[in-house]
Amino acid sequence: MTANAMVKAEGVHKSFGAAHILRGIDLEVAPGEVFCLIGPSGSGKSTFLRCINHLEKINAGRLYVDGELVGYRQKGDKLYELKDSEVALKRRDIGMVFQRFNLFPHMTAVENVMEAPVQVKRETKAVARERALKLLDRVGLGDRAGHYPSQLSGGQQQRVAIARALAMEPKLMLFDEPTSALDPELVGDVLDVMRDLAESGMTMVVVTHEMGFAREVGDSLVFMDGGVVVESGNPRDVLTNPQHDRTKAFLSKVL
Ligand SMILES: Nc1ncnc2c1ncn2[C@@H]1O[C@H](COP(=O)(O)OP(=O)(O)OP(=O)(O)O)[C@@H](O)[C@H]1O
Repeated sequence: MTANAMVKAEGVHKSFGAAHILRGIDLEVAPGEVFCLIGPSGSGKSTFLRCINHLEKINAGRLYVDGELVGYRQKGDKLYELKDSEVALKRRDIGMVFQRFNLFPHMTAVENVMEAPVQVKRETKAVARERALKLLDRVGLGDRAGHYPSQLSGGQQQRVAIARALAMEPKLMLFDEPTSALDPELVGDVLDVMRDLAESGMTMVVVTHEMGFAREVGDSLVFMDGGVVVESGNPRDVLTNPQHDRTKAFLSKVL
């Protein structure tokens, strides 16, 4: 393994009952990289993200985040499953942004962003609020801090969700189709925030249908189909000159 990989998957398998969804995923995400995952619906992209973030347990293979096995502690040759409290600690380092923003409806934007640092990290409200306001400013919502989710557009809510994930100061951000639930005119603002985050050096794994974003911002791109990595490489190369028939067939439908 590359010593400093932020995410490393070696032969990762995941099944739900008889449904074998991930069928041996091998990939590596370097620190500071924007790593895009594309592929048809049902190919296992979300499942893979959820495995990275401890929301699903893999059935076989090895998955590492920042050099540490996901879900297990290694002692000598033996592996011990992490306790829930240990998993919770690991998950603090990983921010996740979903297709649906799932903000707390009864809390304002700034309260949503402060919530985890206060509840999970036991920060004082004053410290958490100050950071939350800075983050809202960073995502272009400095003037919306006191608004409730119902008073914000979908794109604004998604930017609050990104600020909320950043409030825990993660070392890795996972994005699961963050713009696919948005009206087209709201997509650009969210992608701009993600571009800004990429430029700041954040390591990002992004499941996306936004091929323009993958091409312009992505450092690496993986095309997944049927639970395997079919093709990977520089996004510009894969998107303009795909080598595999399955990649070509997929891209002919989405580009
Ligand atoms: N908890 C679960 N139990 C059973 N099946 C599941 C579960 N989670 C996912 N699946 C199945 O795994 C397959 C892959 O789903 P996944 O959401 O990972 O695909 P995807 O590539 O992200 O697709 P999409 O682009 O539509 O989000 C689907 O057939 C889905 O029904």
